[in-house]
Amino acid sequence: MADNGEPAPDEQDSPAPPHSDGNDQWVILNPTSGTADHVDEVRRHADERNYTIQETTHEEHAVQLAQDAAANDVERLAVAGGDGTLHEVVRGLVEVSALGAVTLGVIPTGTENIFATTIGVAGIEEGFDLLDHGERRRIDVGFAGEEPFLVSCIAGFPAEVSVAASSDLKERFGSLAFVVASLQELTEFDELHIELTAISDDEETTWSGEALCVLVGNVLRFVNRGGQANVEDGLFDVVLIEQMPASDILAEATAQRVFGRDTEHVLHVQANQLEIRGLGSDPITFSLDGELNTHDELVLYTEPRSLTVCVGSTYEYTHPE
Ligand SMILES: Nc1ncnc2c1ncn2[C@@H]1O[C@H](COP(=O)(O)OP(=O)(O)OP(=O)(O)O)[C@@H](O)[C@H]1O
Repeated sequence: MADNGEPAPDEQDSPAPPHSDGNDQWVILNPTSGTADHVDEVRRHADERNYTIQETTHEEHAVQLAQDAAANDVERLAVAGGDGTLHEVVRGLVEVSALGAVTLGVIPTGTENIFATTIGVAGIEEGFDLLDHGERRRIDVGFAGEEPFLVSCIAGFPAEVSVAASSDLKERFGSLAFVVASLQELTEFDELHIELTAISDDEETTWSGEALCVLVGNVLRFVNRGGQANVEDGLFDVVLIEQMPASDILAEATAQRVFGRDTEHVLHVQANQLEIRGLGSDPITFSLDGELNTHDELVLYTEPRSLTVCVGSTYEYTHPE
């Protein structure tokens, strides 16, 4: 909550409209996300609260449904799915310049639900309750070129490696757990040959060389114990992990985890703009909230506090200046 205990200027008290006819509140429902056993429960809550239900029938359908919601002046937009569905909805809204037109509510029914978990939304009913009575916050949205992302942009690991390493690994190695996990999973791995420029208001950091990966967190912080980043400061949390022997990775992961200190091969900066340029012959694979793209170079920036979302009680922010 606010560090000075005062309500933020954009904090809205918005109880449910008493008799919504359902036209102004929709739920976009991905019936296939997660274990795919959530449809009845989501429909029940949506019917009780008079939401119009829009069920996806194929991949990328949520992009179109989000645009339909904007065209129909929907004010409350619930998204029942995981991070992929959410990513599609935000992409759809951006494509029709409607990011600022809706209040987004997350109904976590995906596999990992990293975004929902990070902003403190734990279950289906809670997601709907927060839309009715919860706190609204305007959060930063990340952009990689033209494409928005909420959680993270990761360069350097192939598709099969998930950001969400097993909880056991996370417990042991903290933020770098997924690097450790990745290296255990991969038989073949091409490091990144890149130049990176990170720009913040008062500083510019340039790095070039061989890296294992670059992790750019919007809601997520990768260093130390990880967890939620400040999503209202207009800054990315950027971690570049240099190429190093596997044994050093374990040592550095442990040092970061146990002592919470910076280590030799891990560059950690905050930036509101980032340029990543490949110096090798192959394009770089980027994962935006789990969606894969390739680019030779990419500029990342934030649009500060451009999306209103319903957050849970564990969501933390520092009061904007
Ligand atoms: N009706 C559908 N049939 C098949 N695929 C769909 C359908 N609706 C959406 N999808 C696709 O389902 C994919 C996975 O969705 P999503 O990421 O939300 O769930 P998840 O992978 O279980 O969760 P998480 O990303 O949180 O781990 C998305 O890429 C989306 O395009």
